[in-house]
Amino acid sequence: MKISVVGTGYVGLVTGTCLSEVGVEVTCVDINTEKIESLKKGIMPIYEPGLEEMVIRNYKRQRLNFTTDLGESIQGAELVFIAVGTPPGEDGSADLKYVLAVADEIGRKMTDYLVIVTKSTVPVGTAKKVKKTIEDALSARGKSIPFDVASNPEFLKEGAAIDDFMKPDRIVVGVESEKAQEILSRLYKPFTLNGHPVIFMDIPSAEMTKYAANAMLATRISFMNEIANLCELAGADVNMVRKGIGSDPRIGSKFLYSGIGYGGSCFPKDVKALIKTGKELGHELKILEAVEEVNEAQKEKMFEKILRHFKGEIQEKRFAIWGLSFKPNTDDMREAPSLVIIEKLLKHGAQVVAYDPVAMNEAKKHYLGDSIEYARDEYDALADADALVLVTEWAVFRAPSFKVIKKLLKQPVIFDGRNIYDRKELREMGFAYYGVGVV
Ligand SMILES: NC(=O)c1ccc[n+]([C@@H]2O[C@H](COP(=O)([O-])OP(=O)(O)OC[C@H]3O[C@@H](n4cnc5c(N)ncnc54)[C@H](O)[C@@H]3O)[C@@H](O)[C@H]2O)c1
Ligand SMILES: O=c1ccn([C@@H]2O[C@H](COP(=O)(O)OP(=O)(O)O[C@H]3O[C@H](CO)[C@@H](O)[C@H](O)[C@H]3O)[C@@H](O)[C@H]2O)c(=O)[nH]1
Repeated sequence: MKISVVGTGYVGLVTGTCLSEVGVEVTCVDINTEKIESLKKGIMPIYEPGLEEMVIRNYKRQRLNFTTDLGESIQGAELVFIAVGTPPGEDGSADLKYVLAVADEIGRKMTDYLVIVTKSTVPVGTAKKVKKTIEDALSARGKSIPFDVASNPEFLKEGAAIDDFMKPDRIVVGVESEKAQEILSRLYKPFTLNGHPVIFMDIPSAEMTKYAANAMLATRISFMNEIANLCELAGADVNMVRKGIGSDPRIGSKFLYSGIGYGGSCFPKDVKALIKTGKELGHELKILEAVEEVNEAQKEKMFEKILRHFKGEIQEKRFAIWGLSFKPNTDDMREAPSLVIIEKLLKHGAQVVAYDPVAMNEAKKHYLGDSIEYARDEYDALADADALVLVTEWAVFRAPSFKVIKKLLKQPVIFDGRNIYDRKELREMGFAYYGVGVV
């Protein structure tokens, strides 16, 4: 089977690579020439564990190709995925300009039947717009080539993308023709052999499923952050509460970790986009408005603890930040909570020195990137710092030598944004310790 994947970012590159791994002939397309040329040389545009080996292996086998020429990529293909970005517009709605530009190009270049599948996260009704855009482009050419549209939202998590794609819990596909369903069944058969289903449904339901999934997960996180804040006031320990409620199978133990607010390229933008869809349809999504509000406030909570500890006097104090990416195992800095903490520290005249195992290059591209120092390793960041602020729970930060930390810091103070340290042990060692949802 031959397919084309348009957009070679996190989703497009992982999708194309994993499909080529099971034997599909894949061409990945991007308008970014530099990205495509680098990929041909085996240089990855993103950090994603396991991706590089898989790309190189399948490129060598010629089952995975890279091009900037969309027209060439769809020659002889049965299916094309649209996997370009859908960033938030000014009003919070998903900006569809990249998706529709690709649809238009497909309409201008297709020569045979194709299933056009949106893999990007797009609001309900987008497949209809994609269909209309392709029809318009075909009619401008005076052509009538049959095609189907479908929706196949992606649920991979950054940092675990290969595993999530290769071993999906489920694959959601919205279709409106038997032919499209047959082609997508055939494409995904290798991923269903261990019992994980492809759930076929109508297209609007598939489009909505993606937003509902992310909104539900974001809601759990904001809910737990609220409970954590209450625990601090009530003298309870949110870690215990999490275990206590997570063992109820109706609740489940995943995505119940309180911290410094959710970030990344998906939850913040998708919650906003769903709120906007609600507004457009005359329905106020009150829960999601609260989810967002709680998240924004949560990103500032650790900074407030820092200010309180130093009695508001942080000017010229030096803070060591461990972790910059929005979560471990990725270099993605989009909506990273680290940026909020760093910005606040800098605004109050503090100095910041950061260490991240992977994301420092990405951080340097950010507008705050020049305003901070970067350390060689996690201990180097601590020299002469007044406190350690743990922001991203990378494995390398999980069991450090607290003796060394104590020696290096000017004052033994730890702000643990992810509750990964044992506060009792640290306090016994003489540290001032601040976590989330614990006193
Ligand atoms: N990042 C994730 O973890 C994730 C997971 C699930 C779903 N999604 C959704 O998938 C979509 C893509 O996200 P991403 O993080 O992969 O984005 P990304 O920004 O990493 O990649 C998008 C790519 O599309 C390319 N592109 C833009 N216009 C193009 C065009 N006309 N032709 C060819 N290429 C073009 C860009 O150059 C870029 O390389 C979004 O809708 C996102 O919400 C993302
Ligand atoms: O218990 C938890 C779990 C996560 N987070 C935070 O939530 C954010 C998102 O984490 P995660 O979901 O692991 O990463 P993403 O790569 O953004 O993946 C989400 O967004 C993707 C894009 O839509 C979806 O495909 C995935 O299913 C969905 O999990 C990060 O800031 C995490 O630190 C918490 O604070 N507490």
